This record gives sequence, C-alpha cells and structure tokens, in this order.
Amino acid sequence: MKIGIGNDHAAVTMKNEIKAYLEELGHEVVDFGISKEESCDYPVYGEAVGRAVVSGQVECGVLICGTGVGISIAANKVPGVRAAVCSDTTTARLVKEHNNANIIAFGARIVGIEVAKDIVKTYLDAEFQGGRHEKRIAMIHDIENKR
Ligand SMILES: O=C(CO)[C@H](O)[C@H](O)[C@H](O)COP(=O)(O)O
Repeated sequence: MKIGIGNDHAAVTMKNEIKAYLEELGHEVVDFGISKEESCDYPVYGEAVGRAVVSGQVECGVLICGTGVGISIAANKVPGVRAAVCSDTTTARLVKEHNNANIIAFGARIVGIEVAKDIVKTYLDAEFQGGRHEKRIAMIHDIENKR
C-alpha cells in the first residue's frame, strides 16, 4: 500500500521506526512529518496527511504526536477523514472493521514502539465489515455536509 505518515516534534524517533517497519512490510511510505525535534505545530502535519488521504495521493495515513490526539483532531477537520486514536490492538482492529478509519493515530508519549508496531500492523491487516456500519459512516459524513 501507499501510506502517508505525519508527526510533530514529539514523535520523530517513533515516526522513523514506524516508517522503517512499514517499508519492511513492503509498503511505500510518503513522509509528511517533521524530521527535526525542534518544537512545531501538529495541525500542519495532521492536515497534510488528511488531504493526501482524501485526494487519493495515499491509501491511508499514520499520524503520531505526543498523545495522537491533537494531530488526529486536526486531520479530522479535513472532510472525508476518519482518523482514530488507538493505544491498543483491539481498538486498532475495530476502527477498521466498524469505522473504516482511513487514518490511524497514536501517541509517542503513550505507547512503546512494539505496541505501536502492533497497532499499525493490526489496523492494516483488518478489513472493513460493511453492512450496518456503512450507514453510520454515511451519517458521520452527513454531519460534514451540514456545515
Ligand atoms: O496534541 C498533543 C496533545 O494531544 C500532542 O501530544 C502534542 O505532541 C503536544 O501537545 C506537544 O507538546 P509540547 O509540550 O509542545 O512538546
């Protein structure tokens, strides 16, 4: 798959490790994140990955900041993004199976690298179940259209 990755200063090391892991798994990774650990603003990177996913430049996204929260909130402001923060593999599976999340996010200050790798792998291996979940996702995107 072609995967977009983004991060702020809190997640440079984890971004590099996850990027290498994704490449080991055979994925192509487009890096929208920062490479230096100097303070920066996570909305920039959340929006960049969100727009890349929605435009089809990449098939899905991985976002990492200190908690995964700020960067996913920013991505979720891009219409069409469904970014989900995960700290465990059960949530990582369910956000694909039920929510068809197109971006997974986590916190470099919250989870260790092995858990982060498991979260990403679980998310990528899971499949959207469709059915009753289709309608609910459509309802989420209807909210965007009410703006
Ligand atoms: O957005 C966040 C909180 O949900 C992230 O954890 C950021 O990485 C964090 O706010 C950055 O904090 P810092 O004190 O500027 O390093």
